Amino acid sequence: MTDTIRFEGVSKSYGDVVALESVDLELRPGQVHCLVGPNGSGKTTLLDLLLGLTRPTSGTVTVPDVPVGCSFQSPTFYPGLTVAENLDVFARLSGCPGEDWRERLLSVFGLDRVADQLAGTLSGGWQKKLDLALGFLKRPAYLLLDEPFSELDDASKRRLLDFLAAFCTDDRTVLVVTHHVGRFEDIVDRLTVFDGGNVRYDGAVGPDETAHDRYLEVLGLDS
Ligand SMILES: Nc1ncnc2c1ncn2[C@@H]1O[C@H](COP(=O)(O)OP(=O)(O)OP(=O)(O)O)[C@@H](O)[C@H]1O
Repeated sequence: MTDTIRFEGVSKSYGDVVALESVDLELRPGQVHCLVGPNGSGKTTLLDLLLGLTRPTSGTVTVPDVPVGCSFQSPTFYPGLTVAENLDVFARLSGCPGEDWRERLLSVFGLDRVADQLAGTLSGGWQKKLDLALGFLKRPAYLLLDEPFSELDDASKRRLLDFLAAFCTDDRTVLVVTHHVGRFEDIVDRLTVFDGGNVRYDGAVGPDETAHDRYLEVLGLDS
């Protein structure tokens, strides 16, 4: 498949610290893919490599020429602009889809209620929602989300789950990096478990076992 993101034999070291070791992994179109693992297991390093923020020590990362969006732990926007102005500016900067999609994102994240408020004055949860909406703005083929639920209230989490599931039906992929895989149980298609810089498990999540149970089993935490 041409639109698959591939890590082939990828290792990454920072001095003496081996963050990733001979990682083979594919991110395929049309999936909600959860990436889990203990602290320091290499998840952020993988995201950095995917975005070209750092280079592998060895191996190859292949990212097709498709739009990639992201929303990470620290929200990124212009604090001195309103919510609506932020969406407008980011849309223009990336030559994004039209106004209908922007309106849809405002509505999905409930941001229409705070559209005229300066982004820097929003509460933490609203800042997170703005950052998520900006991640979706260019209708990316791949969307990378690091703990997308942090700061969100329960109703917002439910709406985001439904939106993610619908978003991925159109051959788009969402990679969710999380310590709380159980919260994505309803929508996850594929699970990858990292530990100590290695892929310990990578596979589809079937009907007989939850992603959370599989995660605990892989790490030997299920007894
Ligand atoms: N810039 C860096 N310089 C030195 N070591 C680094 C650097 N970035 C990451 N590391 C090390 O690489 C290893 C993997 O870190 P990484 O941040 O990828 O893990 P993680 O799975 O995202 O962890 P967490 O769940 O705590 O966010 C860790 O041992 C970390 O200390």
